[in-house]
Amino acid sequence: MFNYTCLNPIAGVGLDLFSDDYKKVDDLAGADAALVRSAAMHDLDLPDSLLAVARAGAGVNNIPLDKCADKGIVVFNTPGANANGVKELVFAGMLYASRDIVGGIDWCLANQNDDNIAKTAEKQKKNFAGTEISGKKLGVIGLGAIGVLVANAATHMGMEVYGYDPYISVNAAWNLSRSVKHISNVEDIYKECDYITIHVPLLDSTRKMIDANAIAMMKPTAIVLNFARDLLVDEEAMVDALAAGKIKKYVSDFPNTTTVGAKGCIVTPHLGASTAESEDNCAIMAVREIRDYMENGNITHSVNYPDCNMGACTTAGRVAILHKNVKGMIGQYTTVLGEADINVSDMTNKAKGDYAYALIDVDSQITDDVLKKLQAIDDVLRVRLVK
Ligand SMILES: NC(=O)C1=CN([C@@H]2O[C@H](COP(=O)(O)OP(=O)(O)OC[C@H]3O[C@@H](n4cnc5c(N)ncnc54)[C@H](O)[C@@H]3O)[C@@H](O)[C@H]2O)C=CC1
Ligand SMILES: O=C(O)C(=O)COP(=O)(O)O
Repeated sequence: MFNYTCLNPIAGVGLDLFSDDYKKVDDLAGADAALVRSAAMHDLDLPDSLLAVARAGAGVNNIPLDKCADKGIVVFNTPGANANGVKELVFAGMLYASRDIVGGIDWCLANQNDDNIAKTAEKQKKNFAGTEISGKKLGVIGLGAIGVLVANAATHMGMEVYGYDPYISVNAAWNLSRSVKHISNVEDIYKECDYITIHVPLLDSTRKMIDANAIAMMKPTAIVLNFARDLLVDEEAMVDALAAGKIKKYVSDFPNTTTVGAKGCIVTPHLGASTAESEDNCAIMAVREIRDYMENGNITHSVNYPDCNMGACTTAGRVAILHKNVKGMIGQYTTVLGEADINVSDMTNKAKGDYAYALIDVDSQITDDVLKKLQAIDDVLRVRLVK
């Protein structure tokens, strides 16, 4: 029996995939698994019971990844599951920034009691006119799940698309339209594009990536879209540039006191992934990842441990060991098992950065004593008897 908790509301179609062996609990304390969206986990006490956290979404900057790894907690996310939801809102953002759609709607509401509104509107509409996106240059920074969808769709909207991602995955590169122009110096995007959209994760290396220097290179007509994270942009510099007319608009999905209400800012309340489809996709993927990890020890789409899959265990037992990525670990495990007269029938060990994971299938029952000996080995973070 496993206990799971939801730190944010998670779509029922996903939670329904938990079998009767899973019980939903209210508190993190005592939970084996946690599902989360954007709730901040950095200051939470992580109980010893917690084996896995699944972020039903992409960004994991709300989760203390290293702290989790050190405690033997595997953190998952759901790559691509909400990408289309974000892509569609990016286009809405481009259109809102190009034509005064909001101003026009507000005008209609303000004039709803005017019996002559149809006629007045024809006179007033010039105040809300704008420009088209077709034929304009779009720079996409970050060509992952979302960036590729945005870039490809923009080519179909008649845009000239520039793409920048020095770490692009092979899969993303395969999916990218060949009409997208490969940019190797991001400054070319800042200098030349009419629309600039950023789709990178928030990391130490990307924090304030769009800084005052980058903004200073942009055209006075440039429109910047940020559906990734507010901290990727030096928003003080952005607001100053907008006020001085040095760029045209900043569209952000992350409200804060710097941008909301500032001249030239169009801000939405983190709506990118808030569609029924994205919420369902994320919840389904997150629950599947948790179940496979709990029941089989398999790891898929982890952000702090390596992916590792040995299918379902068909032997007498399976032990899972989360450990530091240092030499000599496997030899110590097989020595402990050998001394206990336990034969290893299959095993795998995978590493990712400072952390590693071993799955070991054995031909006879593993006793508590053997588990204790494995746990006592230096640099072992967690030992779990999966079967
Ligand atoms: N507004 C919203 O509701 C949502 C926001 N997001 C945000 O969007 C981000 C991206 O999401 P996905 O595309 O799904 O992630 P992803 O992991 O598929 O793609 C991220 C891409 O950024 C690239 N990248 C990393 N550092 C870079 C750098 N310095 N310069 C250029 N490219 C760089 C990576 O190589 C990767 O291709 C998430 O990390 C999250 O912060 C994601 C989903 C919903
Ligand atoms: O997946 C992401 O990174 C998001 O920003 C979406 O966040 P949410 O699940 O809507 O709280």
